[in-house]
Amino acid sequence: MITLRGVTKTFTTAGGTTTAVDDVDLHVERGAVQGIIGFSGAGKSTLVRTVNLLERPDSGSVVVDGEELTTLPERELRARRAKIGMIFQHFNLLENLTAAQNVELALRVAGAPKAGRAAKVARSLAVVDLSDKADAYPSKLSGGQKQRVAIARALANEPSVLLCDEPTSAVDPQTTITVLQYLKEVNERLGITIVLVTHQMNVVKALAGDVAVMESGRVVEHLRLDGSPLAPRSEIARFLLDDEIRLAPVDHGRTEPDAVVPPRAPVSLDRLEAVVERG
Ligand SMILES: Nc1ncnc2c1ncn2[C@@H]1O[C@H](COP(=O)(O)OP(=O)(O)OP(=O)(O)O)[C@@H](O)[C@H]1O
Repeated sequence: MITLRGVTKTFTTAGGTTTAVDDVDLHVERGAVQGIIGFSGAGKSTLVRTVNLLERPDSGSVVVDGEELTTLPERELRARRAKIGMIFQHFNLLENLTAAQNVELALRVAGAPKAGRAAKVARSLAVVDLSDKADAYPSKLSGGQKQRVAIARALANEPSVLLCDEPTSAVDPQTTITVLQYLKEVNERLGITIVLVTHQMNVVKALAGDVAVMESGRVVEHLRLDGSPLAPRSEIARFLLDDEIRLAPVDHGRTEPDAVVPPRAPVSLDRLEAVVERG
C-alpha cells in the first residue's frame, strides 16, 4: 500500500544543514494503522509529509497504491494526492469559510465537478457526525469539532490513505479519545489506511498495529502493538513507553540550546490550497 525505500530529506537554512529524515524504509499494508512516534525534532512530520510529497525527498522511493510518486509529472501527482488525505495538529481550517465550505475546498482544489460536490460534502460531514454544523464557522466550533471537520475535509475526495500529523496534540484528553474513535471508524468502516504521527504512546497504542520509533531522522525500531508484552530495544522506545513523570529539581545553572523552529507559513486560502494541492 505504502512503501518508502531509502527516503532521505535534508533542509538547508542559514543555520546549516539538517538531515530531517535519514535513509528510512517503511512498509504499510493496506487497511493498517501505522504509528510513527518520537520526540520533537525526530523527523516524524517530515517523514509523513514525504508520503504525499508535501516534502519531496532528496533521494529514495515513495510508492503509494502501487505507484511511484517521486517520478510522476506534476499533473498526475496532483490527482494522486487527492487520494491521500491529511489532517494536522492545528486543524488548518480557514476561519472565513463554514465547515461545509472548508470541506468543499478540498473538492474544489482537486477539480471535482461542481454538480456532485454538495452530496460529497454532506456525506463527509455525516461520517464525523457534524451534519448539523455544516453552516458553522470554525470560531464557533470546539477543538474536537474542528478536527472532525478537518477529517471530513480529508475524506471528501474518498482517499485510500489518511495521513495524521499529531492530530490530538492540540486537544484535551477527552477530545483525544473522540478524535481517535472517529479515526478508528474511518479505518475500520471505510477501510482507509492510516499513518499516525504522534509523540504520545497512548495515542498509537489505541489505534496502531505497528509503531515505527524515530530518533534523529532514523527509524530505530518497530514495536508490534498486538497486545503481547512489549520488549523495546532502544532507549528512546523504553522512555516513550514509560509515561510516569519523575521530577528532579531544576538545575538553574543548565543552559539549553535554542529550539530550531522551522518556518511556518500563515494559514490563508492560498496556503490551504497549497497544502491540499501542492504542499
Ligand atoms: N522547513 C524546514 N526548514 C528547515 N528545517 C526543518 C524544516 N522542517 C523541519 N526541519 C527540521 O528537521 C528536523 C525534523 O523536524 P520534524 O518537524 O520533521 O520533526 P518532528 O519529529 O515532527 O518534530 P515535532 O514533533 O516537533 O514536529 C528538525 O530539526 C527541524 O527543525
